[in-house]
Amino acid sequence: MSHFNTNQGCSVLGYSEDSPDLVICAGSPDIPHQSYMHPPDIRHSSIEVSLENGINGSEMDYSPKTPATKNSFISLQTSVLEEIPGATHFELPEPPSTESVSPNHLLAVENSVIGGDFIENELSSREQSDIRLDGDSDRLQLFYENQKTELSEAYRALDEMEKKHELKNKECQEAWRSLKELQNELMRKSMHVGSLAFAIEGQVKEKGKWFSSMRDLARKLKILKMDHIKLSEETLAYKKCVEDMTSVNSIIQSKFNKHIELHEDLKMKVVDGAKERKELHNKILELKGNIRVFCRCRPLNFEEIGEGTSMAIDFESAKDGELTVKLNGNSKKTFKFDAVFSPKVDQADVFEETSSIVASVLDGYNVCIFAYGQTGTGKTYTMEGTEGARGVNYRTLEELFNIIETRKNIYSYKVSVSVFEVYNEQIRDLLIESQPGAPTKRLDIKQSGLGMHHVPGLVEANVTHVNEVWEVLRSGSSGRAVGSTNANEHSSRSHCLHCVMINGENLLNGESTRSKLWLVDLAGSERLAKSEVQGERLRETQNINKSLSALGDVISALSTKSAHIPFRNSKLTHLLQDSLGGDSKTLMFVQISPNENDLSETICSLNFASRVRGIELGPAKKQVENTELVKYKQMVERIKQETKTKDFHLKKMEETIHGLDIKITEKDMINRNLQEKIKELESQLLIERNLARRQVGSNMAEQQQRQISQQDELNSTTVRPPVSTRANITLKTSNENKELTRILTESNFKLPIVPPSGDALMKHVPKHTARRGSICATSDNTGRPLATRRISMAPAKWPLAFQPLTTIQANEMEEKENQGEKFLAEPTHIDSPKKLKVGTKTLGNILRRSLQKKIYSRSSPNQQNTKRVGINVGMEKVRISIGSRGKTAHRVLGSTIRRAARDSIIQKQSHREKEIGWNTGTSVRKCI
Ligand SMILES: Nc1ncnc2c1ncn2[C@@H]1O[C@H](COP(=O)(O)OP(=O)(O)OP(=O)(O)O)[C@@H](O)[C@H]1O
Repeated sequence: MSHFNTNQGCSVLGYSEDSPDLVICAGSPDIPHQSYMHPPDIRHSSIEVSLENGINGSEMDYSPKTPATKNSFISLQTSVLEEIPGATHFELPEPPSTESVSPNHLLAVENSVIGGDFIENELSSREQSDIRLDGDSDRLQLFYENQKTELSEAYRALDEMEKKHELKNKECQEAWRSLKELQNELMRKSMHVGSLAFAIEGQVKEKGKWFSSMRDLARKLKILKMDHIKLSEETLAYKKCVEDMTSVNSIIQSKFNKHIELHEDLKMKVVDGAKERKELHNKILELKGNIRVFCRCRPLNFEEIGEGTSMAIDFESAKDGELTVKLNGNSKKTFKFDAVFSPKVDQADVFEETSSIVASVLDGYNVCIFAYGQTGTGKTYTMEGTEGARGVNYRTLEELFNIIETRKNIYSYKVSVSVFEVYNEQIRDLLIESQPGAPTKRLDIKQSGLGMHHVPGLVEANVTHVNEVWEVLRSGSSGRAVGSTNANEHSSRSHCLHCVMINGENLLNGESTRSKLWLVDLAGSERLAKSEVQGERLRETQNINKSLSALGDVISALSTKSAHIPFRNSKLTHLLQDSLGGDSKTLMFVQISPNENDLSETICSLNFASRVRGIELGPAKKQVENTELVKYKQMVERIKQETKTKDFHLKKMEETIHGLDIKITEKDMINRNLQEKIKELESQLLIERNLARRQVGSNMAEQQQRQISQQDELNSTTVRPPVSTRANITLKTSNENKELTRILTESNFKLPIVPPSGDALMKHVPKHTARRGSICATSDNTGRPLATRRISMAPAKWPLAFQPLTTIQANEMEEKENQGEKFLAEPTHIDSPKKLKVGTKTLGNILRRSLQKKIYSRSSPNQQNTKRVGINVGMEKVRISIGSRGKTAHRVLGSTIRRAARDSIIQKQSHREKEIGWNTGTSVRKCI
């Protein structure tokens, strides 16, 4: 502590060596009740002012003496004494006055000048010398004059010292004012730095949001790209699939068409072939004769053989269908038939000649096979046969099913069998009669609308297999009326008829047929006289002969081509009307006996057979149903329907293909749009990055400009505008921020909340208030939540700049600043986020501490708000957000920090230069 002292009082001016704060003297602009225009009289007062508790000077310490001040006083006294050259001690004479100076007064003055024990010692020694040199008044007078002169000189020196003191005081006041201004300026700058930090943090946050949104967009973009790729692959696969399907469809369609054509061709061929076969077969049959007669002779039975009965039939010429009957004597009568079967011919050989007519039944012709002959000649044997030698009935049906089986792919047949007999001109259903206890029904012959004759109520057994045929035939035969005659022990007393109804359908052309096969075992003809029957048996014989006579009449009528055919003369002919007419095929077995005793009956039978064979039935007529036309029409309708269905399916397929094409086109459009969006987002991302860089750069440039302008202002001591104006300007700046944000939002960038760039904002802010205008959007504008107030934001290093301006402290500060410069220069080389965190953290700590110390002293609402916002600017947050940033963000922030550090260093250097200048001046003055 430096002191300055006079004998009238004590005035202290200096700096505390113990406290880091500045200790100012009275006259500081912040000290109340003092004015630098009227400095205090340092000769009459001693005031020590300390700024240990602040720089406002409101807590000045007026205590006159502290250990520090005492030491300072001694050092100052010593320095004052040293400043008076050649004086180990000096006495201040009483200031010149008009009154005479008494020795005591002089002594008092001397005491007041010199003071203390030294003066007292001087006075005592002087009194001793006065006693010794009493009387030497001249010397005393001279000494007095000299002392007076010295006193006047001392007064002059004191005046000069006072003047110097005033000058010094003024300089100190100037320095204090400058220091105060610098402090204020530093505080403002700190606040501004806080605002800038807040702005940077806001921008970093915004950037962080943008980066996160960009990351999300990039992620979405990746997902969309993957979806796009998948969709493209699916589309390609789908296209390929559609193409394959189309090609397969076309191939199938062409093959299908080919097959249809082939099928139609084959059908036509089959139909033509079948038709041709039918025609040929029919022609063969026609050539053979539509009514054919086979003659079969039974063998002699054991009784006849035993009696030695001779054969009346010569079978020598039987090979050519001729039959020679030995008449009485040597005369012979030859009969010509279609086939003659000797007694040696078995059932199979007989049927072999018969089977050709079976196919005609399935071709739709009515066929009638009947056996005619004398009783006991083997009619039943030929037609029904036995278990071991089945007759024509079974074999015909067997053959029928065999042919059906071979034609099953072309034709569909339904076979039903009715078995009935005409007994005494009564129709008896043998399938019902065979059932025990079954009621006898009276059946009659009816003619349908189509001219067909049928027996309503007759049981028709549907037969699907040949195995069922035998059962049906046997059950029918079991119910037949059988009696014993002279000729036959088991003579059939009725005409047994098997009516086989066949409904055929051509699967290729839909042609359907309904034909009948009559298998008739006629009752045996015999002469009444020979049979010697009576009663019921006679009546049976009469009915049998009557019906056979009617058959003969019909045959005669047919042979003579009579206009009237007496079919209705008997039940038998009536039933066989459809099969004995000109449009049917008939096969007659004429059964004869070889016994010469039966020669007359044999001749009768052969004559009858010959007449039958002579009948020309004409071409047979195919029994095509009249409903055929309707069926054809139905077939045509069905084909049309099928064609329509196919057309519908084709149309549906075409629509499906068209829909698929549309979907593919839509997917292509979506993919194209996605690609465009991706490009747009990428361009936006680029623009955003550039914009963010530009914003940070412009903010830093603006900060530099503001610092330069502040320097200029310091030099020119610009008068700051009132607080209310600054608040308005802040408000205006905030509004301009909004406007700028709105403009940016409406621009193509589509940035939702983007703080305006420093250039754009500062352009609208007056230069002298630019440093007060916050470029950050306020919390109300951005909707950003306010962070909690930090407890401590005291700067650790920067207040060193405000320490006493001694050379040593300045050096220390320089060292620290150099350290800080080194430390702050590091971020310029920061490449990694970790290093960046360290640099950013240091800068943030500096800013926070500076703000805490300087901002708390002010508490205007706007400033509080700003301070709060500034406090919310946590560089740690910035660091955290930076830490999660990408590499580009690091670089941007690193450059920002480098610029900030550089600016801070420049500012500190300017401060240091100024302070060094003051310290130099002070030290020089101290030396003086
Ligand atoms: N070709 C033949 N071979 C062997 N036996 C036969 C032959 N023809 C007929 N017979 C036998 O002659 C006998 C009489 O035959 P069948 O009953 O068939 O005559 P029929 O003409 O039907 O008589 P009816 O008119 O009285 O019924 C039977 O015992 C039968 O076995």
